[in-house]
Amino acid sequence: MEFSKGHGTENDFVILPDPDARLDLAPERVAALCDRRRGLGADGVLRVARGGALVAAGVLPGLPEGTGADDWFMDYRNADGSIAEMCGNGVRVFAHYLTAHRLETRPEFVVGSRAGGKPVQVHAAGPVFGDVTVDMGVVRQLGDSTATLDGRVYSGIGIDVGNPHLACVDPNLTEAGLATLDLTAPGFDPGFFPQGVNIEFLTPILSGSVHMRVHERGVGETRSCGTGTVAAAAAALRYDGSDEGVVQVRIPGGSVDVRIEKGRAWLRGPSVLVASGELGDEWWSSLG
Ligand SMILES: N[C@@H](CCC[C@H](N)C(=O)O)C(=O)O
Repeated sequence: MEFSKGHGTENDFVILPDPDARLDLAPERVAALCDRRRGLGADGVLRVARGGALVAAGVLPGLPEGTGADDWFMDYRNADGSIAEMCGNGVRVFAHYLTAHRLETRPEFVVGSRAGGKPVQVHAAGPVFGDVTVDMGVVRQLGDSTATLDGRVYSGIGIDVGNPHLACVDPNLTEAGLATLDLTAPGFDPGFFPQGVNIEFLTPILSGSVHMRVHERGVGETRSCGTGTVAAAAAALRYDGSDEGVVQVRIPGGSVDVRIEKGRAWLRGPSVLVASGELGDEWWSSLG
């Protein structure tokens, strides 16, 4: 069984080409694959399938808005095997993979996700290094909530970017202070976020940039989260009293650029295809 491994600002994924949606991605299989000791290790899995095939296989109840049966669909799974609606870094790596593997030849196309079709613009897609912009769509502010870390309460804004986020801008936080936080298990209000939430901690905007760390639902702390950088940019702009602008978001795994205009966001950043190979069939079967 073929796989590739890639990352977007060190948010890493196992990519499984499966155009006809034949693979059984049971949660325990995904969790084993993403385990950094028993498996290949990754923050998530990107199954590369046609939208229509996923519907026919019963993986999707129907085609999400803005996606076609023949579109390539990013069937995203978190490292714990759970399904998430959207993954911003995943879409960048997915589009790079499609282009580098000649499954797509157009510089602009739509990637299907459970949160709808995401138009992408591929600026570069070498065999290893890529650069992709994703039209992330509408950024919806859900209202104020809080996160807790080590007994300290952080004010944040709930933001829906297809998946749920709680972005906490702390005016007292510096890049150095951010690095000392323990993001193992931040607390949040389950009444506000009944489906769980991805939580971002960040500095206010300084010279067009913010520094951010993230705890992802279904994964734990990761070195980057694309939807999280969009939520962070929206929260940082709001903190500055503005609802539009361009923000460079610096995460432990690198940096990305987020543009917010008229309530929509665009995410641009690098993608790296690190390796490809074959999974042991016997190993994969032993997980089922
Ligand atoms: N890393 C992703 C987000 C993946 C999904 C998230 N963990 C969730 O459960 O919503 C990104 O780059 O956006």
